[in-house]
Amino acid sequence: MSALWSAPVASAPVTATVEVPGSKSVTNRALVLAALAGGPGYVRRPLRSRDTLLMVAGLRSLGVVIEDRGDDWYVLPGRLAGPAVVDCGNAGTVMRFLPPVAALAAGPVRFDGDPRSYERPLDGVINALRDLGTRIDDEGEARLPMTVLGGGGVEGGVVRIDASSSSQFVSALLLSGPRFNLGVEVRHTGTSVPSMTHIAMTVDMLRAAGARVDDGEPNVWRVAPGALLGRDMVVEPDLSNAGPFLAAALVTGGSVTVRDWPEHTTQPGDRLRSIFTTMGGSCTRTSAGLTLTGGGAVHGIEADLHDVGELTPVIAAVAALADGPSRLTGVAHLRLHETDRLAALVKEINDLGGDVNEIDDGLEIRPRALHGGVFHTYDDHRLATAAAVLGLLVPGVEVENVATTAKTLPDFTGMWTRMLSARRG
Ligand SMILES: O=C(O)C1=C[C@@H](OP(=O)(O)O)[C@@H](O)[C@H](O)C1
Ligand SMILES: C=C(OP(=O)(O)O)C(=O)O
Repeated sequence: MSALWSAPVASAPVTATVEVPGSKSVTNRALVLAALAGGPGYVRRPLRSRDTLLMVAGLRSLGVVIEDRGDDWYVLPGRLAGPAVVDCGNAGTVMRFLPPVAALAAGPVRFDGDPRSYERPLDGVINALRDLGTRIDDEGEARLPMTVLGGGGVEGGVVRIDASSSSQFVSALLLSGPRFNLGVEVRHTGTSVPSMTHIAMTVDMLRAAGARVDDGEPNVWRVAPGALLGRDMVVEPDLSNAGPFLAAALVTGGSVTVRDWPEHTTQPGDRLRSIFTTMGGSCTRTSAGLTLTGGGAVHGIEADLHDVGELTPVIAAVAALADGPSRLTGVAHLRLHETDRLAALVKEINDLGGDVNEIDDGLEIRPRALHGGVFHTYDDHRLATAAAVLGLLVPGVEVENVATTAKTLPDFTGMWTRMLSARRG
């Protein structure tokens, strides 16, 4: 078993100000858009974590120049070409966003990743690219590993996909769409698309890069062909990764300020303001950032998290510490994330004495006195950070492989420890 990290207990209400690094989702979109642009650009204050460094490496292998310039990345688009190999790790954004870029390249591009990446759905992207004329060798499996045999361009046009297992299928096709000869029209045909906030992020960022996008019709997105602008893209703090820090204030009755909380954002983490308010906290915005203050009591919640699924683990952790039951719905697709998040949360919280069960599309959580024990993380960064929240109130929580937080937040334990010592300082 990998090393255990003893999650620190909060012996007093947590009072701290934290600076959360950049958003994974914004950084990886900014990199793709910059790589496809007509001229050089900068990604300012990017997140540097496993998922974003995999994106950088993947784009470099396709011929894009990306240089470190102080805190920023300078991106010089080049002629996209194979042969190349892209390691996707377990990054949904890399395994979904880069195949359409590879389809634009001339030459074979091999995609591989962690064992879990073989189980994550990719059919929406593979089938769409095939329908648009790109050859893909996936041995009939519609998943990783696979080779995209790009012909140096994509004709584009109308494509029908079922994106009910991941919004990233839609985002992937839209991000490369301006470079397809006819642009792209993506029509979703299945049950509802999860994580719609992330599609809104894609649309906003495409428009900011000069693309013409029509998202006026439900479940249909049109991107016109045209050049993308090389420009400065400033990355917002990762509001989903702010979740555990805000949760620390909520469950300990303390007060945590997250610096530079954007006033307008498409990040799902912005929903934490209302969710954690319903659960007993209160939020204020000042020039210092967003402050969440715990109200002493933590309440259960009934919440449909379909649009903001990646917040589920941290909300489940808070719910397990609440004074009443919770029901989190709309998140069946979490079974196909970094791990089966529903099964993992049930097993690990219950192993600490909790009372959680799976329903068709989510979790029911009845708070119960918890005890210490090993909390397994299944290579899932958000399981690890959720465990840290539980550990604030439950002595003896030992988090297995906390290093998995490097997927999106490499210094998580350092930040957590500093947050806890700030209240004493
Ligand atoms: O596009 C993105 O940046 C993301 C979209 C969502 O994926 P799903 O639609 O697969 O849930 C989200 O859960 C993931 O963390 C990031
Ligand atoms: C689902 C997630 O990641 P990915 O981008 O790998 O899908 C996540 O970060 O919660």
